[in-house]
Amino acid sequence: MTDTLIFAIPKGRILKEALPLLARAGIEPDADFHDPASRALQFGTNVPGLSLIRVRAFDAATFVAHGAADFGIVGSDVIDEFGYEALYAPVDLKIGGCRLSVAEPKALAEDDDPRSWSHVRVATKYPNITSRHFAARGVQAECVKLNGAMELAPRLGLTNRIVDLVSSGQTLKENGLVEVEVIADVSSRLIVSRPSFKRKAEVMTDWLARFREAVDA
Ligand SMILES: Nc1ncnc2c1ncn2[C@@H]1O[C@H](COP(=O)(O)OP(=O)(O)OP(=O)(O)O)[C@@H](O)[C@H]1O
Ligand SMILES: O=P(O)(O)OC[C@H]1O[C@H](OP(=O)(O)OP(=O)(O)O)[C@H](O)[C@@H]1O
Repeated sequence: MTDTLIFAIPKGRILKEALPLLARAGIEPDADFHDPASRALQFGTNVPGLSLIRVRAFDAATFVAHGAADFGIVGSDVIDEFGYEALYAPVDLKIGGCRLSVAEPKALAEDDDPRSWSHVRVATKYPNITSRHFAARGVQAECVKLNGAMELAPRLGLTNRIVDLVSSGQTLKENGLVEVEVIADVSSRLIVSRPSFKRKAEVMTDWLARFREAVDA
């Protein structure tokens, strides 16, 4: 019997880079996946028994961690923020490269040293990573959770500082902010549900090999 498999793919900015990688691994979504008018959330593929779900980045990790999807793609930022034990992230896909950084207004940064902080208040989508990062050097982090547009927080007086993803630096620049500390380098990973991997070891081992080859191709 063929194992049925569900692959979770984030619908945001990773998607564009992930599709060529999926194609190199041998997975092509059905045409409705590319139809902007379609409201479907689960899609067939050219691989019998393999379907794709298109979900928000954080939710891709949740579906896989709970075994509702067998495997998928997410950023290492999301993996680190959740810290799900049931998630196994065996392949660095070398896409979605960026970094998670602390940033603050340019004027504040002119006379500031992050090493001197004992307390910091930040707006972020990553309260767990942020708290862990600062706690490791004895700094208490007060995190205000936002889901996007973190860069607005200093200007509007919500927090002086932010912890957010940076790649080109354009978003920080356009909002008068500068990076003062890098917390982590980020790239997208293939994630696998440990329970699924145990149940479907043969077919999933084969997929891991295909993804490793697709990364190197
Ligand atoms: N500027 C960036 N450059 C490269 N990769 C990024 C960048 N921003 C985010 N990423 C990666 O893409 C992932 C998804 O980010 P994206 O911005 O598409 O999601 P989002 O829109 O914030 O999430 P959601 O769909 O939940 O609203 C992040 O978890 C990160 O790994
Ligand atoms: O350094 P840059 O190249 O400017 O990229 C950084 C921006 O990219 C991400 O946001 P995204 O565009 O994904 O939107 P979001 O606010 O929905 O997270 C991140 O949250 C920054 O805002």
